[in-house]
Amino acid sequence: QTTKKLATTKKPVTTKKPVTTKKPVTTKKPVTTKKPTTAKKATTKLAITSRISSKSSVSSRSTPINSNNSTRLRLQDQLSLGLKKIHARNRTRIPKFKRNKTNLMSNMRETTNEAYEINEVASYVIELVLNSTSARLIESVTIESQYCPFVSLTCDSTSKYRSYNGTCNNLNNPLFGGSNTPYKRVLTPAYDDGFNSARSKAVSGNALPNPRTVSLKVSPPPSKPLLENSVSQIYAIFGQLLIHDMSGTSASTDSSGTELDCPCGSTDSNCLPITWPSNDALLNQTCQKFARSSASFPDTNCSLAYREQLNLLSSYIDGSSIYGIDESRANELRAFSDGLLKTSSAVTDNGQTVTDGTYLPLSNDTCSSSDTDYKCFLAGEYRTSENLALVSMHTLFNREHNRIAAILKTQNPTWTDENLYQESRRINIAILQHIVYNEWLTMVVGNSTLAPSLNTEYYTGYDNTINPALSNEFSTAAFRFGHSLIRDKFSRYDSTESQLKPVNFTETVFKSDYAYDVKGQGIHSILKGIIKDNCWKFGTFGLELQNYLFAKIENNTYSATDLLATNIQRGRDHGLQPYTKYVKYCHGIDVKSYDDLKDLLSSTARTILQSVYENVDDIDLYAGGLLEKKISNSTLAAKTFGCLIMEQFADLKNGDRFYYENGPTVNQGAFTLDQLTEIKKITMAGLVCNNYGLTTIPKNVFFNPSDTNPNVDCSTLKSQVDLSKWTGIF
Ligand code: HEM
Ligand SMILES: [Ca+2]
Repeated sequence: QTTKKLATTKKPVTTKKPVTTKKPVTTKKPVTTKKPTTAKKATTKLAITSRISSKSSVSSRSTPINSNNSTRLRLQDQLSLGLKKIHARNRTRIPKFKRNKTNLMSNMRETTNEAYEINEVASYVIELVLNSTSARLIESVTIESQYCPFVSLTCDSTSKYRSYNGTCNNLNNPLFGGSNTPYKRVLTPAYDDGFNSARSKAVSGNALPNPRTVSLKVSPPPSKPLLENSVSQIYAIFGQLLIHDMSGTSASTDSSGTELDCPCGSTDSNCLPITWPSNDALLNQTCQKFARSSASFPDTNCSLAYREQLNLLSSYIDGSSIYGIDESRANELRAFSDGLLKTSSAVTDNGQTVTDGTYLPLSNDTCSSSDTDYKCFLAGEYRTSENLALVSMHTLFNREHNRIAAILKTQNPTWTDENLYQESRRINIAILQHIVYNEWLTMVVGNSTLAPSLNTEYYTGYDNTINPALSNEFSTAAFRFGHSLIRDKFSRYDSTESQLKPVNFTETVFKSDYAYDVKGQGIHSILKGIIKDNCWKFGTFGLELQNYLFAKIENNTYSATDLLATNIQRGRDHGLQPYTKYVKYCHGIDVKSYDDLKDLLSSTARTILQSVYENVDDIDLYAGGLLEKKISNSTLAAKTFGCLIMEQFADLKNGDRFYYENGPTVNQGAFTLDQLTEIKKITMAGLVCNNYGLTTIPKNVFFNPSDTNPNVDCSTLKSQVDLSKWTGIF
């Protein structure tokens, strides 16, 4: 029954809500991301209704209404004065961390100047609300909109190309899906105080179980590798590239823009370090540092229903991971000649050439564990060098861009660098979207409702009322399903297909050394490995991500990250509702007891959860979702994650004016039907063959070869997209 109820077309409650204060759209004006210099007139009411109606600690603050007008005015003055000060400081502050964007941080969380400012303003208002003696009075004051730190934009509705940061995609709501905007919610948050503080309490009022304890119960260390039957590791790594195109949550930082350190015992309200169980045999540390994500308003009008988190990236699948999330990074990656992207030449420290193909350009950061000086790779996104398999995916799209640009150049000798770059970018993004919707996504839940039509026709589903922002639940829980698919070791193969020594996953984390191992041509050997290797089994974590991630020795003390525990703690930090609420939302099941979950969770899974959570309504979304039965043997996620994921991808398709299948009535830069027909011929296997020197490849590269998925000759896939359809258009 539950299968039928998996409503992939159901929209999250927040999806269709248009923003209340529309920003004017003036056509034909150039896109500007500058803040308006004049103060906006409108003011925004503090909307704290959900906090007031929340059952929790609000009552302690909601003292009888003091309708004394002068008290209200004092509060309004206090608010305005505080915001004015922050505003003035930010206008004059030389941003400390307009850090040289080539300086990649060797960790996974970042912030930007914009996000920093939003956090400052939101945190100030949150403090004021928390310290207020009367919730009702707070309700009656307003944030003057010149102090609301979200940009206001005018858009060029005729622009043929996407902006880099995703703004102006939606012409009615130019900030929809743009970088530095808040996540949306499927369900209102379950913060302890209904407003700001992390979810930390069980139904009984006791503390929720320790995230590390939950982690080890949900996924006990396996004695041997647990692998998927037929899905290859490249499937998961492509998923990592994809999420790095859509989601990057801003972290709480110090004033230099560095993520808060948050050691054990930290009393900073933005720290939630995880105290480590004392008898942990695998990872012997006292705690895992943990900084809360930075604070935002839940919408770009600065209404303050609750603390929301902020997405630093454009949520659209728009190649932001390839091209950069803003114009300055985009320009840094361009060669400014013949439409090409910069590359590096894959030469070792001692001058040996690793491979004929090009590598990504290099950043200034060192990505090496030894005495070599290998640098991190540079692409559109700050986590590019997170692991070398991910680097191989970035390299794929960097090479594809340059391959397309070179062909377009020979066909169109008069095109400028800009023409060549933008057209190649547009085609490359379309290829990315086609692979996502045609091949990759259908495998998550085994359902092709969002797959593109392969006929010669345009898509007609664009709906400008959809907010394509990512849901917090998607980013913080459901799409992290991919973490469980990562292996402990990457196999590697040389050009004669002989196996080289496999590498432990964490040996490739922010380390480039193996990219310069001449044997097997560096990154090529890893790419071949992730095609041949199977994914780790959905629902279980490998030792590496659960115990050794980002391991380091600091002050003579070893510490590392358990990514499963992190995901649990992040869900609490963001105030995600417990698992059962999403079971109700997705499948309509009213969960009163563990038995009510039997369609979704095996009896073993229920026993595990029961052994760690006091009450069925305590279960964290990530823990419950990860333990669910898979939908089928050949799919990769289970029903509740699947429901949240499919809803998100529906919004990203239907709410993207530049979605590659859209026709000229939706955006003036649409592909012609001839061009679209060509793009729809691409497969991930063809893309890999075009850009890496392979001889054969499984027809569907995301699955292992089999009778129904034979190995095919790469030469037969190489000209899938006939670029001669792109001639003479300028
Ligand atoms: C290949 C190894 C991977 C590593 C080492 C890794 C590591 C991480 C880390 C450290 C975070 C931040 C966690 C936090 O502090 O909240 C994160 C976030 C995330 N990861 Fe991964 N990840 C990997 C692969 C994947 C894959 C394959 C997927 C999905 C298919 C995925 C999906 C996500 C999502 C959705 C987030 C949240 C993004 C954000 O909020 O910025 N990751 N990952
Ligand atoms: Ca994006």
